[in-house]
Amino acid sequence: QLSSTFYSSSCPSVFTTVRSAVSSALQSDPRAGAKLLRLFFHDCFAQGCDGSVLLDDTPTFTGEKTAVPNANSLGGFDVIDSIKASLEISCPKTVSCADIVSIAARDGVVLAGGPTWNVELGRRDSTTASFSQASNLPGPQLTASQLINVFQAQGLNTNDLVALSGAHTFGKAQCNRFQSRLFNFNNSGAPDPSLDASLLSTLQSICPTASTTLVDLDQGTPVTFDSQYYKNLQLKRGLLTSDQTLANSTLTSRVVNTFTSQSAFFNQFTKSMIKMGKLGVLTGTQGQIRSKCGAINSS
Ligand code: HEM
Repeated sequence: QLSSTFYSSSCPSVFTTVRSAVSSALQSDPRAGAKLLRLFFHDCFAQGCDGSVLLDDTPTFTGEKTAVPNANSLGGFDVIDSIKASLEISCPKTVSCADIVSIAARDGVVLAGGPTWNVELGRRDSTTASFSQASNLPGPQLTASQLINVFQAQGLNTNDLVALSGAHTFGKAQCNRFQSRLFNFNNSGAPDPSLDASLLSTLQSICPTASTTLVDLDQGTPVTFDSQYYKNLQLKRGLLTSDQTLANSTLTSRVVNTFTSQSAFFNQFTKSMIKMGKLGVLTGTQGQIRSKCGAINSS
C-alpha cells in the first residue's frame, strides 16, 4: 500500500531535493527528464518498481543494466545517485531508490511542460535484480497486438499502453532501433509504407546504416511533453514501428485519436503512471532502503 504522504514526517524535503536535482540536470542535458521517465518504466517492467534496474553488475552478479533494452541505452543513473547522496545527508536510510526514481520521473515530465500528479510512495529497494526479467520490456519492432499482450501481462490495458507510449513525446532513439524501416522493411526491398515520405528521406540521410546516431522521437516538439506525439502518428510520423503501429491498428487507433486532445492525454497519462508505479512493489519490511542505489547494503 503506497501513499503520497509517506515521507511527510520522515523526510519532508524529499520533493524539493528531487525537483532541484532534476532541474539542474536539465541545464546540462536537455534529455535528462526523458531519461528519468524511461528509467522508471524500465524499473517497473522488470521485477517491479523496486530499484532493481539501478543495481550494477559485480563479478558474481548480473543484473538488468546489461540486458538488451538497457545496455548502451538507459540513462539517468548519475542523477539518481546524486539525489541519493543528498538525501543520505538530510534523511539518512529513509528514502528508497525506487521512490527517488518515481519522483524524478514525475519531475522530468513536469519540467518539460507535462502534467503533474501526486506520486505514491513507500516502495522499498530490492536486494536482487533479474537479467532475464528485462526481457519483459517491449522491443521497438512490436505490433499493436503484441504490445497489448506485453502490457496486459503487467496488468496494464490498452488505454495505459497508448497513454504511456506518449512518453515518446520527448527524448531520442538510436538509428539502430528503427533503421530497418528505412530501406528494406520486413525484407520487402522497400521502406515501411506507413512512414511519411518527407520524414523517410530525412531519416534515410541521418541513418544510412543502423548506427548509434540519435534522432528525436517527436519530430514536431522534441523537448516538450505534449500531445504532439499522437498528431505525429496520425501524420505517419511516428519514429519506431511500435509507435506508428498504434495509429495503424484498429485495436488502438481510436485511443490515439482521443489523445490528440492534450487534456485527455494528460488525464490518462497521470492515471497510468500511478498504476505502473504499483507494479511489483516491495513495502513494509520487505527488501531494504539502499544506502547507494547501485549496490545492495553490505550488512
Ligand atoms: C510501448 C512500448 C515501448 C517501446 C517498444 C519503447 C522503446 C523505446 C526505444 C527503442 C527507445 C530508444 C532507445 C535507444 O535508442 O537507446 C525508447 C526511448 C524512450 N522511451 Fe520508450 N518504449 C516503450 C514505452 C515507453 C514507456 C511506457 C515509457 C515511459 C512511460 C517510455 C519512455 C521513453 C523515453 C522518455 C525515451 C527517450 C529516452 C532518452 O532520450 O534517453 N517508453 N523507447
